[in-house]
Order: sequence, then structure tokens, then C-alpha cells
Amino acid sequence: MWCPGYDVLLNRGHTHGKDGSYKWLSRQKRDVFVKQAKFNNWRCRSAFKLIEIDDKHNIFKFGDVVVDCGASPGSWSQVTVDRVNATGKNDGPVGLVIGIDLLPIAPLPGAVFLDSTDFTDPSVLARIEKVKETRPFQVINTVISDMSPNATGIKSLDHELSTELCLSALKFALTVLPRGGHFISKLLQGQEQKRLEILLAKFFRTVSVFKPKASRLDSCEIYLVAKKRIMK
Ligand SMILES: C[S@@+](CC[C@H](N)C(=O)[O-])C[C@H]1O[C@@H](n2cnc3c(N)ncnc32)[C@H](O)[C@@H]1O
Repeated sequence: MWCPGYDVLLNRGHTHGKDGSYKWLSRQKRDVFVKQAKFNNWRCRSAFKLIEIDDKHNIFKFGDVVVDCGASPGSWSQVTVDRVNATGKNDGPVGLVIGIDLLPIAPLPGAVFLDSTDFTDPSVLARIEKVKETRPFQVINTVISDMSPNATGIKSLDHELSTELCLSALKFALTVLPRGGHFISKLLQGQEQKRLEILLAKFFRTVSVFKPKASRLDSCEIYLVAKKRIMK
């Protein structure tokens, strides 16, 4: 999905004050993805990561049901709602996004949010099943997870905590996904990455590692993209 300014990755890093003097901008202010997210009404810059992932890997289809783990403030859910709903056709397929997060999430048409909810809580599956009472659906086509642990700053520990979140999303995905379903998860890189890739390859036809341009270069996050669930 192209949007104005999207390809402009470099910024000068400074602006001029009223008196013509140089003023250095904070990283947030000179970040083109932050500006572009505001322009496009995405709730945060993370939206562009999912846009890149889906543009490259063709994950979402009209009518899909997607579970978004770690959904707050909701930009991945916004992108997903856009991509699973046929636009301009009243009789087009209607998709659904079910977002879960520890934090509150502002309502979004096309999505149902279970906020203030720990995704690792065993009751989550039952709560998602309950969504069917108000928004009936047949299957969950894709599970996406952008869950991040509270960073400790200790790289190996952050990796361990991120691996646990990735594994809990995978366990859920393997419980709910039908043959052909897809799974995307953030991972803070570290020694378990290869083992996770090997594990994913047992359950999905293709597994790739993706670092979106919108992901900060100094961040050790990558995304594992596992396509087409295999049923043995
Ligand atoms: C990077 S943010 C997600 C941003 C989101 N993808 C978006 O585009 O708006 C990571 C989120 O993971 C959530 N999270 C971390 N651990 C979680 C858990 N155990 N259960 C639910 N959410 C969790 C955090 O609360 C945080 O909101």
C-alpha cells in the first residue's frame, strides 16, 4: 500500500529556529514513519511494519478472521481491518479482527478487542470462542503477534522473554489454525531464533525472517513469517 512520503527514509535530523539557527530534532520528530502514521491516521508507526510484511508475503485475504496478539494501541488491527474487508462492495466478504492486549485499546469498527487481558492466560481461548456469540465466524485464518515484553535492557533476558511470548502465540496458533493458516510473530533476536525457525518449519510450509524498513535499525526485533499451516 503506497502512501505519500513512505519511501522517504532519510531526514535531515534538524530544522531551523525562527532566528535561522539549527535546531536538532528528537528521534521521534525526525522519524518519517511517525509523521506518516499521523498523516494516515494510523495509531502508531508499527502500522508500516505490517504493511510491509503483508505487501511482501500476501498474508491477508478478504473475509479473513485474524487474531492480533499485543494489539494496543491498535495500528496493526487498523491495517488488518482494512485488508480483510472488501471495500466499495456492500455484499463483499466481511473479515474480523480480534485484538488482545494487557493495555486498553480504543474501539475500532471491524475489530473486537479483549483489552486488559494477558494473552498467556489460559482463559483466552474460551474468551475468543465467546466472541462467536456476537460476531459469528467459522475459522481463524491468521494469528499475528507484535507482543513485546517490558524491556529490561539486558539483551539476553529480553530475548528470553520475547521467545516466551512468541511461543505462547505459536501454541495458540497451532490450536486454532486450520490447514493453510498463517502465523506472524515478533521476536527480539537472540540464541533461540534458529530453534524457533526449525520448530515453525515443522508446522508451516514456508518460514521466513523479515526485518521491515519501518523497524528501527538499532532495534533487535525481527518478524518470523510462517505461511500455510501443514496438518499431519
Ligand atoms: C509494540 S506494542 C504492539 C503495537 C501494536 N502492534 C500496534 O500496531 O498498535 C506491544 C504490545 O504487546 C503487549 N503485550 C506484551 N505482553 C503481553 C501479554 N502477555 N498479553 C497481551 N499483550 C501483551 C503490550 O502491552 C504492548 O501493547
